[in-house]
Amino acid sequence: MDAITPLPPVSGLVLAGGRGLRMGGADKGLVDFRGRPMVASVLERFAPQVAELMISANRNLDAYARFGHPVFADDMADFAGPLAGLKAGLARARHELVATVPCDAPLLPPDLVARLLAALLREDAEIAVATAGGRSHPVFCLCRRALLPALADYLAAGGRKVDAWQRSRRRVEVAFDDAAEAFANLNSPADLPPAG
Ligand SMILES: Nc1nc2c(ncn2[C@@H]2O[C@H](COP(=O)(O)OP(=O)(O)OP(=O)(O)O)[C@@H](O)[C@H]2O)c(=O)[nH]1
Ligand SMILES: [Mg+2]
Repeated sequence: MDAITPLPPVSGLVLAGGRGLRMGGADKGLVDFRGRPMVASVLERFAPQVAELMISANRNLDAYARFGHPVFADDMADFAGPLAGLKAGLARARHELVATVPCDAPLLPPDLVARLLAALLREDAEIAVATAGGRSHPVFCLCRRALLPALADYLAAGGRKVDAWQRSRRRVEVAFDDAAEAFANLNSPADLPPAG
């Protein structure tokens, strides 16, 4: 029988700091999805998977704070992208491992963190990233808090691309081909289910 090793706790970061341009400039996490702000569905699915929750937002911080978790803005100007949110999250996380999800994927896999964590530990990787159907989903990732200085350097040098930064690190892919629809994200009004 295998020895049982306790799993390390994971901090959860919901990335909700984007411009939402394809959604007409709306704050996507607060857009209605099945009668509630979209981020409510994301938090509900993500909360049981992590030991703490944080929300990265750049607008309407008070509205996000009503969900009862710490909310903070990027410490970089002008919507530098998801990596700016990750940088702020790594700086605040209580635990050594940080999982991220976007605020606009309300069907995210209920076993996302467990599977990313198993792969990261098995491969001794720095980052675990979800893939489905041959596509990577870089904002669904688990990464080590110790990457903060390297990420800060990448951003300071003008780097913005999540996938490119992750590929520059020791990275493992985790296939969710059985759950590809769970990564559906709602970018524009046409992606939203009809109201009612
Ligand atoms: N903290 C933070 N999060 C961001 C930033 N840009 C995007 N995000 C988040 O990263 C995730 C993926 O980004 P997108 O799906 O492109 O969302 P978006 O940038 O708001 O939408 P578009 O403007 O239409 O591209 C979403 O959850 C965004 O909220 C940013 O500058 N800072
Ligand atoms: Mg964007």
